[in-house]
Amino acid sequence: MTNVGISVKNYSIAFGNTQILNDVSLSVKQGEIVTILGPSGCGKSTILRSIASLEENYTGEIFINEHCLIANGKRECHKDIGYIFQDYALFPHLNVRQNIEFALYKLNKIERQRRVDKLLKQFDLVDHRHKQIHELSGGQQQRVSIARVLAYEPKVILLDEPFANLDTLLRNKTKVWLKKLIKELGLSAILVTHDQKEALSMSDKIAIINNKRVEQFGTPKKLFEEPNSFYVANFLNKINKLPERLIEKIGCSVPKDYVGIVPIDKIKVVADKSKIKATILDVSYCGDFYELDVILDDYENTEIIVKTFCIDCLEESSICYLDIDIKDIKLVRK
Ligand SMILES: Nc1ncnc2c1ncn2[C@@H]1O[C@H](COP(=O)(O)OP(=O)(O)OP(=O)(O)O)[C@@H](O)[C@H]1O
Repeated sequence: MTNVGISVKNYSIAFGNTQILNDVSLSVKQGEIVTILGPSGCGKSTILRSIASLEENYTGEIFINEHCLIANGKRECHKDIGYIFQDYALFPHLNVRQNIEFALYKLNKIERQRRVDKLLKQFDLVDHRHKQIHELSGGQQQRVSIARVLAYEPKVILLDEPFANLDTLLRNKTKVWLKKLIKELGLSAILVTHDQKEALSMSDKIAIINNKRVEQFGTPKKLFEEPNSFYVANFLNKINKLPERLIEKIGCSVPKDYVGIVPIDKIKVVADKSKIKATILDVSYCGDFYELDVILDDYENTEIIVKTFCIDCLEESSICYLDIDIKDIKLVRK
């Protein structure tokens, strides 16, 4: 297979007077899944649309392998790209088989049938092949939309919130299945989501967008364990910002423009009254654990959250004592 990757270099785009993204660069190697993660409206889909040549008014360059998507000053659509839309964008007047077959009109009939039969089988859609789209469940429609794109054997796929319309169970099952499929086919994939857990579990690398630019780009482990800013840490994990005086008491010094953070599950509720005193504001039952919303009485009433598995004697308005290990504190850019 040819070695297809995607590279976005110094990409910027504005709509009217509104700058959406500024100097964004990221790359995807063959067989890699890269996720673009960011809040609603930050420009994730706009990047995908630009790679698919559905958006033209950007500056910077987009390469599919060595091939720049600009020829003679004009953007062009690359044949190796498959785009899976958030709303599936299936043809309602065609049945399942016809939807999958749609883009294969250039092939002869035998090759067309061979590819569609293989996909129907692979995607568990054989029994549904004559159904109209409205007769399918959300999960089945999603499988048709992916099969339709894979029918023309793209080397790059762009997935815009592909799990958005699925319930939690189906979502988890589909994530595992799709990741395996992408790896088996050796595709280069860009996934767009605003779901942190999805990004962490699906991706080889993640690009976090903040304030019109890529705040950090790297492996999920790197971003989770070594966030380069408060924004990244807060986006990927449940954390608390600690008062500077408390961090210094624990034994760290906080450089200028930095802040000390600790994940909510790294704070321990202890019996030792010499530790950090806190008043409980609220106790939330979260299934197999509890979250305590507490106020640090001696630190300007800073409010933090503590994850605990046991709430013996812990109730609203009662006092508790907290311990934080110096090794669990990270210093990150504000
Ligand atoms: N054709 C357009 N004309 C004007 N503004 C646009 C156009 N397309 C997108 N925008 C604006 O650009 C911004 C980014 O949109 P985009 O759809 O890329 O965001 P997103 O991060 O994918 O959001 P979501 O997670 O909600 O899907 C939004 O403010 C949107 O309103």
